[in-house]
Amino acid sequence: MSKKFRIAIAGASGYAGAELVRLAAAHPYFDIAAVTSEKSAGQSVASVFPNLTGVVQHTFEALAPEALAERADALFLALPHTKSQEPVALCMKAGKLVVDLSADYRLKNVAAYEQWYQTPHTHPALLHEAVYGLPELHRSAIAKAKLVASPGCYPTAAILQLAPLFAKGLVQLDSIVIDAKSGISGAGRSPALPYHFPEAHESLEPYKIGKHRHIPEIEQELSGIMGTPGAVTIAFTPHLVPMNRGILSTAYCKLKTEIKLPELRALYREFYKGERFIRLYEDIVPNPRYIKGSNFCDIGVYADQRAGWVVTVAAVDNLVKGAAGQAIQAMNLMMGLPEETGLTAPGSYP
Ligand SMILES: NC(=O)C1=CN([C@@H]2O[C@H](COP(=O)(O)OP(=O)(O)OC[C@H]3O[C@@H](n4cnc5c(N)ncnc54)[C@H](OP(=O)(O)O)[C@@H]3O)[C@@H](O)[C@H]2O)C=CC1
Ligand SMILES: CC(=O)N[C@@H](CCC(=O)OP(=O)(O)O)C(=O)O
Repeated sequence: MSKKFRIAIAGASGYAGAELVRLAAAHPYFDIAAVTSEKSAGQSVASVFPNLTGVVQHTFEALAPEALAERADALFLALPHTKSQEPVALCMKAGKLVVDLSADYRLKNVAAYEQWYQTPHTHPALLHEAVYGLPELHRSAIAKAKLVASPGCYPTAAILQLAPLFAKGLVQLDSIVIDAKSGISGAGRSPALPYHFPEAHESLEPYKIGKHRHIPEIEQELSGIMGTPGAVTIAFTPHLVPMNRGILSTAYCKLKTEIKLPELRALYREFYKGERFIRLYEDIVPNPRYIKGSNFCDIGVYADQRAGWVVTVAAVDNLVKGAAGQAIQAMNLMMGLPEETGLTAPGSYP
């Protein structure tokens, strides 16, 4: 039996952080050493998240990265974008394993980060140390990493649903359209007008068309799969849907040569052979209802043969495979644990 690792979760009062607490509490090799919140410092976790009553006894504390790092072997940071740069650097300096859930270390190109996030990067050298935390694509690098930048929720679905086609170089690069829908927890726990019940309920809102900050992340990874940085340009439209959690991503592309559907599906089966968290569908179409609360990414490959498009559909829970679950999957690898440790529960239904 492995030893237990002391873990700390910064930003544990947010949706991604609270999901980390929920999953970490049931992880056989994690001891939660500390959880942070600025606004709820001094309050018990259970008083903020009653679902965790009797599960964790911790009290939130304000984030002091160096002191936090002293008390933990490994840290998860679930802070807003741009707020993670410095805490990550301090935890790295303390020699700890770090999984950062923000976008601060995802983009390898510092100029791209500064352009899309409209803020300077104060630790650009660490961008090259950070491994993009998608285990299905970067497993061996994650296992050796000290710093993992956990992927965004939309990119998780989009990259995984397209990766097998890019790995074979099959896609016409001027034909990639990704149309994705997210539940509202994707926007975090801070209230704002678009997420107010009368605004979001019975609504379906496209936003940031062609301008979303996940565009460079998806393009970076799909280009990387091809081994040609900068090769891929996507058209990406996210939508806000009135669900608490879940992402459904539908991606369209044209292939350089016609490939029949059975052959395409065989290609996906081969690419994802043995992957614990990828489920491939044929007769059923992925739906966020099937993966709620689980670490699965469900993928289906279909073809609009009349019009000549390949259509792939992927579903993830934005807070699990899109955030906390994937972060734990990466941390398991970094700790030398079986990748699926603590993550095997199926979703709830309905
Ligand atoms: N929600 C999602 O579906 C996903 C989120 N992520 C990423 O995870 C991170 C967290 O997201 P999410 O949980 O949605 O966001 P929330 O807004 O729900 O939570 C943010 C957390 O960070 C804390 N925080 C805010 N500002 C600071 C600061 N300056 N210093 C220290 N702590 C701070 C908040 O504490 P408090 O307000 O209590 O003081 C809270 O605990 C983000 O980078 C996000 O992009 C990644 C994938 C999916
Ligand atoms: C619905 C919603 O607002 N979603 C967020 C993305 C969610 C997210 O998790 O962002 P990261 O994955 O980069 O951390 C958005 O569009 O900005």
